[in-house]
Amino acid sequence: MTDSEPPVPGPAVPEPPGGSGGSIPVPRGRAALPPPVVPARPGPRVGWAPDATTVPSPGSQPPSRPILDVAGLTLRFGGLTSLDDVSLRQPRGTVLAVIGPNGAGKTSLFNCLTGTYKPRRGSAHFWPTRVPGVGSWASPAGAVPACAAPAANGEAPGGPPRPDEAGMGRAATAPDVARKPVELLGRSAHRVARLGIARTFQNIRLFGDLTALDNVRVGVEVRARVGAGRALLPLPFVRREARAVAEASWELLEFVGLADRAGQPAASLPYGAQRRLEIARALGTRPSLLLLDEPAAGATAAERRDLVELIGQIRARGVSILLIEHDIRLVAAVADTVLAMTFGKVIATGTPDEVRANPAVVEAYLGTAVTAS
Ligand SMILES: Nc1ncnc2c1ncn2[C@@H]1O[C@H](COP(=O)(O)OP(=O)(O)OP(=O)(O)O)[C@@H](O)[C@H]1O
Repeated sequence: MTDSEPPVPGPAVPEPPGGSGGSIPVPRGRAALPPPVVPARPGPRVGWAPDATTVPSPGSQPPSRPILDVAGLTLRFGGLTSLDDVSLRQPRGTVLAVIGPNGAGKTSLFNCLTGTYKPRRGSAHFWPTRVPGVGSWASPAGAVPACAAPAANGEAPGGPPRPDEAGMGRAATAPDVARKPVELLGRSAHRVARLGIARTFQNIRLFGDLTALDNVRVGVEVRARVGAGRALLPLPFVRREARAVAEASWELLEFVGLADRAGQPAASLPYGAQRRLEIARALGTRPSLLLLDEPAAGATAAERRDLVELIGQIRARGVSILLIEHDIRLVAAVADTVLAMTFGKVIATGTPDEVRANPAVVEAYLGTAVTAS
């Protein structure tokens, strides 16, 4: 018997059929599909190209107001305590890495924050950014545009914040961060996504039969204000919305370096490309907080280098990142702060070097993973 509620099925974006926890479903016994029809890229384009020169190094920005404040999070499954009084505070615009051996509780933490698990105790306060529907995800959803330095007090530049979720759909010309936080715990996965939190999964979950472009479109449409019914109406604002969705989807594919694969079924892409596509789909929901669950799992050395660069570019657009990762070198390259867990407890928090040198952390890893230089 468990004293937590059963997991709520479904991530922030719709899951592929049978996609829970597995890799991409490959159609069996089916004749070869005709090549997917990829709509022409609309123009003019919204976007911008990734620019490595805008990528700040971890820790290069002054500490800012928090985006996430978790206190006393406790999750139990019957006699097993998966999370034991876990607390953390993440400044806005930073990368916080969660490390720990298998079974430490890292994914359980993500599942609590995103509405999949219902913890027994604790709180998780999140300061949303008002996001104006579909559009370029780079700004203003990301709180701090790449070219704008945060104010001395850490405030994102922009107008007065609105804590209410209802106000999130209104147009804004500048980042607009809530003064008061909202409680994440107890919200459904869909509501958490609407607040501006997106995630990827340890086991890739893409729509394998859909093209790369359509996978991203699924994420972008989470923000669309035109519902499925009205989408068929030949109204000007419906056409504008459809165009904005297409533009944002192309922009994201380009951002993750997959624009030339837009028309390919997701299942046909190499593993590293699938991971990037999953990140693009998550970014399509225009999150201000992105949760990445072991994004480097199974990646080659070259893909890991690309991932370090991509995470830096996402961070440079003002998106805060909560990262679960076993590759301590990757963590050291991207994270401002590291939180180490074992057996559901936080055992250390600090810079990558501080945590790597912490005796409790070294013991938890039996002196192997974290001492690798
Ligand atoms: N739905 C569930 N039902 C029962 N036990 C669960 C459930 N989810 C997680 N657990 C247990 O909670 C503990 C923490 O699991 P979790 O997946 O959060 O660890 P983790 O640190 O993410 O591990 P890994 O690095 O292997 O993914 C484990 O003992 C796991 O078996």
